[in-house]
Amino acid sequence: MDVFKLLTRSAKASHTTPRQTLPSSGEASNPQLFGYTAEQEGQPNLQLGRKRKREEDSVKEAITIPKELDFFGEAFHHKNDGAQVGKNQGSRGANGNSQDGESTQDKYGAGKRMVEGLVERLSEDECKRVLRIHKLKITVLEDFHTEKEKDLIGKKSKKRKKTEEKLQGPPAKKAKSQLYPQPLTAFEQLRSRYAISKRLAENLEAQGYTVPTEVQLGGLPLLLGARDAQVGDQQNGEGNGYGKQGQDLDLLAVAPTGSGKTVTFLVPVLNALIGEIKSSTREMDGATGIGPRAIIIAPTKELAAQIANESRKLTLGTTVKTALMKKGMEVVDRSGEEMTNNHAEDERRNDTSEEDDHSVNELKATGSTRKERRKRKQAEIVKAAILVATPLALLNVLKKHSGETTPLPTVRYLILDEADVLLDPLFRDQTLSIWNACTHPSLRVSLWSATMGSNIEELAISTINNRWHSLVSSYPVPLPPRVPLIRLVVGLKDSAIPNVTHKLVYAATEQGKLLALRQLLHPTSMPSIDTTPTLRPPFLIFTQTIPRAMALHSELLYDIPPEAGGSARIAVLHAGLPSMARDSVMTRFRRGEVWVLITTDLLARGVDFRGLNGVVNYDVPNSAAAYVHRVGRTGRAGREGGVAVTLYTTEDIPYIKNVANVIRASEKLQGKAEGDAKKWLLDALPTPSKRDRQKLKQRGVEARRPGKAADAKTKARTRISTKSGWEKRMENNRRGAIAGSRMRKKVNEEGVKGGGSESEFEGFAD
Ligand SMILES: Nc1ncnc2c1ncn2[C@@H]1O[C@H](COP(=O)(O)OP(=O)(O)OP(=O)(O)O)[C@@H](O)[C@H]1O
Repeated sequence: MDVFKLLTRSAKASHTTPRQTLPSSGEASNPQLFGYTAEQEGQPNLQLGRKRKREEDSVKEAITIPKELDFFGEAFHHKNDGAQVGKNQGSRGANGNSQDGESTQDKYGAGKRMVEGLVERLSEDECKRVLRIHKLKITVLEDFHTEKEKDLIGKKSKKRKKTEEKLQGPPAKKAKSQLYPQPLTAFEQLRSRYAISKRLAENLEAQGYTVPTEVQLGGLPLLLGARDAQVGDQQNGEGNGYGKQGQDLDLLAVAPTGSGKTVTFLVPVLNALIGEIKSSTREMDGATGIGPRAIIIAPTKELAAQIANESRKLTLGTTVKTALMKKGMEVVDRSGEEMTNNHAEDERRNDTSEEDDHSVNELKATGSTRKERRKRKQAEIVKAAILVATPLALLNVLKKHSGETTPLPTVRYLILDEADVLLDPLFRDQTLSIWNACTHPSLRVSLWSATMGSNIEELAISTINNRWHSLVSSYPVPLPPRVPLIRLVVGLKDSAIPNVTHKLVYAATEQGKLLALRQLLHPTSMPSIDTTPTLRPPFLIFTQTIPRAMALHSELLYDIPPEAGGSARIAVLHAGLPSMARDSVMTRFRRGEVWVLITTDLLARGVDFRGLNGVVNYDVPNSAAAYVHRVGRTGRAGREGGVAVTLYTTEDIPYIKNVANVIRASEKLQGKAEGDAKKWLLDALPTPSKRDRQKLKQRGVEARRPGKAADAKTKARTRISTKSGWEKRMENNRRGAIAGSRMRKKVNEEGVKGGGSESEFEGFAD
């Protein structure tokens, strides 16, 4: 025993508190966010237990799935039903470190599953149980089969409907069917159960993926197809002849930030394309020529680049290529068009295509300028099977020639990442134009986000319907049967991840916010006194607008001492910067050269910085969803120790309750009785009206908007600066004096040169 430690009263002794675990400190042990420990299971008094009871009841009431929707095969229905469920449940923390396939499967009840050849299956009860403990809910959102049948039967007349209603009462609300696919409990099963490409499986392993996250646990089995490897061999090639394997459904997936949605949507598409290219089955109904097979749309350039990078990592060593949409690229083969439009030009190109050197000379000889040659070279057709793009970049290319959107007949998979923002008014028209341009009759669509309003679901359903009706009227041959739209939800919809500590700080004024931020940059509190985790670099700071991000950057530029790297450690990133500068900041931040990155909502969605320790909302986010996405930049893949600080002033009080509610919900998920969103605070804060919320979403906090709208007083109040009024006045005076002195000097010089003129003002006569 260290006597000195017992006796000493110095501050040093109090620093022996355990070190804070940080996202930047290393790899996460368990990427899963949900699941319960065996101990928790045995405590019926816990809220968890009550919830389970309710869920069990709802499972009992589960609706029998119509045969055509039972994609997961009959196998688990008739054998081993009612098998006793294993006791050792998957858990976050306690059991989380088990990484090898065998032990991961064991936690779902060893010996209770049936083995059919090489493919192991869980009984239906086990499936339900595993999905439930991981908070996965999979429902049939829309069964277009029945829609079609309804169309065939013909619509009942209004009068007949009314009389039927009178006799039988109003029709009961149709309950949604719930699905329980075989969960994927280890990445190894992708090979044993779904026979995915060996190379793809190796690349996944090389990325360190072993334990699937919740969205992967439910989403991959859904998208990789109903049939396992054995049954699949017999099924492939049969059926409608359009979709040969895998994704036989459209999907709407809502899963927490950082939960691995990218891998979930990439793996099934990559696997299908690898198989297709390998067997060189290039014939596609309605599709001619070359063009992308899959299109992934993301709202920002940064996110699109990240997805393309992830896709390239997973297809390493395969023939599937990924292209990131860039200026000057051509998506569809327009060689035919060009031949008619610019026959002479094409002729010249053909003449000179024999040998490179020769062709250059020929071009020179025929008077083709360097600019023309460069343009031709740039307008290369995307030959890659996968194209990742932002909506505007892609649509610009599609509309470049005629102003009309050129169809994309080769596209069979359309993925909308951050679908709620892509279908928000800002991007809606662009996204829908691209969606409708994908004319392949077996197009499979999937929409992904951590937040999704019911309006997005409705929009997805109506778009699928409208697209179908226009295809039916224009397609020369009968179309294949429609596939259902499935919804997969992980955890509580529209909530922040439970592994982040939230802090809601009232700073009263803009100056107060700057002071609070400086305290975060230079923490002075001792861990033993202040038990809340401190924010450590690297972290992100979000502001409402680009001018505010720039102002904050110049204010904080010299806050990091030179011995720690000085101003190079702090950077700003926003949409106003040129593309090259944006790329460079992203690279420096990822490399750890930049510690503090000030940005706007440009980086709020999708961007993955694995070791990010925290997020500061310098300006409050403009919606609850924006808060969820901003704070979701930390705590990725289940990493613990992330901190999210939100500073608010008097101007924000009318809107802050949205954020406080999200924080409260997240704290409840963490099991905290009362955290930073105290009950008294929630009770005291005003509830913003729907109109206020809409206005905030569109415009942000009005006082912080640039432009003439705000009066001088408001502008002064919301300016980002720590200078006092007196200091500013002194500075102004000094600036005025310098300008005056310069002016006088200039006037004197001109006077000397010109010798003065009569028209010049020479003062008032006495
Ligand atoms: N099974 C896994 N095991 C460990 N890490 C994983 C796993 N799946 C994904 N990851 C990692 O988790 C991080 C977050 O993944 P991803 O960017 O796909 O999240 P997301 O769900 O798309 O988040 P967001 O909603 O913010 O877009 C990535 O660094 C990814 O490599």
